[in-house]
Amino acid sequence: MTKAKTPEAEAPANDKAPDNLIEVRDLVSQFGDQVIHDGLNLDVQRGEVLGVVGGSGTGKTVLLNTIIGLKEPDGGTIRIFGHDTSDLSPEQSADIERRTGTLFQQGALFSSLSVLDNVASPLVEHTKLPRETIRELAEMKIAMVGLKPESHHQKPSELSGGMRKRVGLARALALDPELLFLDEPTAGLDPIGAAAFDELIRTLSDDLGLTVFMITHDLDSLYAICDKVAVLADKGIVAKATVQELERSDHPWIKEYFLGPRGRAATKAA
Ligand SMILES: Nc1ncnc2c1ncn2[C@@H]1O[C@H](COP(=O)(O)OP(=O)(O)OP(=O)(O)O)[C@@H](O)[C@H]1O
Repeated sequence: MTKAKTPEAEAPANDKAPDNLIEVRDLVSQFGDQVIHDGLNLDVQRGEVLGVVGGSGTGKTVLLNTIIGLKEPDGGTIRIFGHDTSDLSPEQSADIERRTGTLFQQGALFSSLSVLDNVASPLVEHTKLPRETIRELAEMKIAMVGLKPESHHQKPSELSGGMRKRVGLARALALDPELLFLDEPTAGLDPIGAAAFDELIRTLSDDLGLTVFMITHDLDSLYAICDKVAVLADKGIVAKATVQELERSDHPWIKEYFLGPRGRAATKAA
């Protein structure tokens, strides 16, 4: 008798990998009595750069943290690379960690480590590569995000905000992820630095075929680099569409966001 296939055995091979790298279904998130998400649904397709917007406190970071496993869902399911995150084997968890990179809002760099050692840290943790190879790979990632070799031995405290973001990005890219999570990557950067960072993310996503989940308040970033924008409001995703489609939405928050003074300025600049 043929042995029944486990769901894992049926997992598609790479060339037939699922189109949705992330599938969130009926997600409920809460802290005590405070309900943040109530029946939230979202798909993130392979290769898309998705902007995630919403008013302050609507739960964008909580959503990111729940998708990457830092917070357990209080209801619903999350699938990432086709794996249900509530039922992961240690191997699947390690696989997901290797295939994703995250740039946290505050950069989350190790303050006592040099730039080179910060970028090398995921390679040290997740691979058995020789030290010299790890150093070379880290140097490549640092160059990829536009930092000069002089930065290698600097500590995060010696860098500008924009440079720290680039180091965080280089570290998020260290393991050649397919899926990149960015939490407000341009927050705190001046407009020129923010535009340069946007361009870097778009170039990397085009060149490396990355799928990007990016939380942002920055309208310019939405116009400059996002294929689609997901809007978080009323405890769920109320729309996922292109910025041009969202400009025509009747939802009050979306209208205010895209057609208010800041929205109009970003439209003109795009
Ligand atoms: N660890 C926690 N314990 C209790 N409440 C929390 C915790 N983390 C987040 N919250 C609450 O969840 C809500 C959503 O927070 P979250 O940080 O996801 O919002 P956000 O949409 O990312 O906001 P912002 O745009 O201001 O960064 C907030 O009311 C916040 O106070």
